[in-house]
Amino acid sequence: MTQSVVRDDPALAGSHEALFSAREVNKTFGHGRRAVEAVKNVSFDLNKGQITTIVGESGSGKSTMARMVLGLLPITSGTMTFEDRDVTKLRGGARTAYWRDVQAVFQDPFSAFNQFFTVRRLLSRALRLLGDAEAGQAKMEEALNHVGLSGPDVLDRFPHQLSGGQRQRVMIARALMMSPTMLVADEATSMLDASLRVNVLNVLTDLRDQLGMTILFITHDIGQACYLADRVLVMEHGVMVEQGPTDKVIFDPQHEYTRRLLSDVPRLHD
Ligand SMILES: Nc1ncnc2c1ncn2[C@@H]1O[C@H](COP(=O)(O)OP(=O)(O)OP(=O)(O)O)[C@@H](O)[C@H]1O
Repeated sequence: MTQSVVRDDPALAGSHEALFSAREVNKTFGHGRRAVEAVKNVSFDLNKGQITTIVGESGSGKSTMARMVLGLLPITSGTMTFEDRDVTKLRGGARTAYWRDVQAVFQDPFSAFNQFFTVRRLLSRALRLLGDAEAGQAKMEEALNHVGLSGPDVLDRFPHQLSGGQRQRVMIARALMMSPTMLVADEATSMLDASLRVNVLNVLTDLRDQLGMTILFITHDIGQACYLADRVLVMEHGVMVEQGPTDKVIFDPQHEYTRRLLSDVPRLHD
């Protein structure tokens, strides 16, 4: 079995408060000989006001883990808590309440958008879901400001009048209107080119710094993980092989899989 390395300094343990905790979480798809163990005995914390990234290659179980954190996929075994409440098996109203606290931004800012909707219409629908249509324009503009899309004309644009990075920032603004405590971004930048990607990553660090947002960022790219994260969790074949503060993981990786991922990003060692 693959060794799991936890890099936290015991002297610092407890200096950050966990908002979300997963303990010994497993996910198996299918049964018998066709069973796929996508996530194996994974434990980690998401600390308040920090950006944590899960990094790993395709098929390592990152998205499965993200969907379980979001309550979109039942776990096979283990426990998950949010603000010390058990969120392992949420249903009905409790699940809806959880989805206000925990918002998601996914990979594809193109398909998430109805091409015939203006930004105003997209965001108004989100406000209606909140039962908060009254707050209207002011709330939409506030959310757009947070993602660096100011100016009233943005509200009247259609998707094709926005760049990919702008569309992704609109999706982040939409999530922000719910006033979440935590944001889960699953490969939210992987369809963007390099300059737009940095732009969206900077929006996420601003949300952490200005709003104290807790963010879980999922990526296959350890370069992005290092650029953004306070803590890095590395997954290989469903196992969390290494986790710890970003500096420790990138400058002194203990697991050979982490070293291999890092060797693909030569710039980091310059
Ligand atoms: N609904 C499902 N049914 C069966 N197997 C699944 C299902 N979803 C995921 N898997 C399997 O679980 C494993 C982990 O998949 P997952 O999508 O979580 O990986 P990932 O690291 O997010 O990869 P990628 O970056 O390619 O999305 C893979 O072997 C995948 O084939």
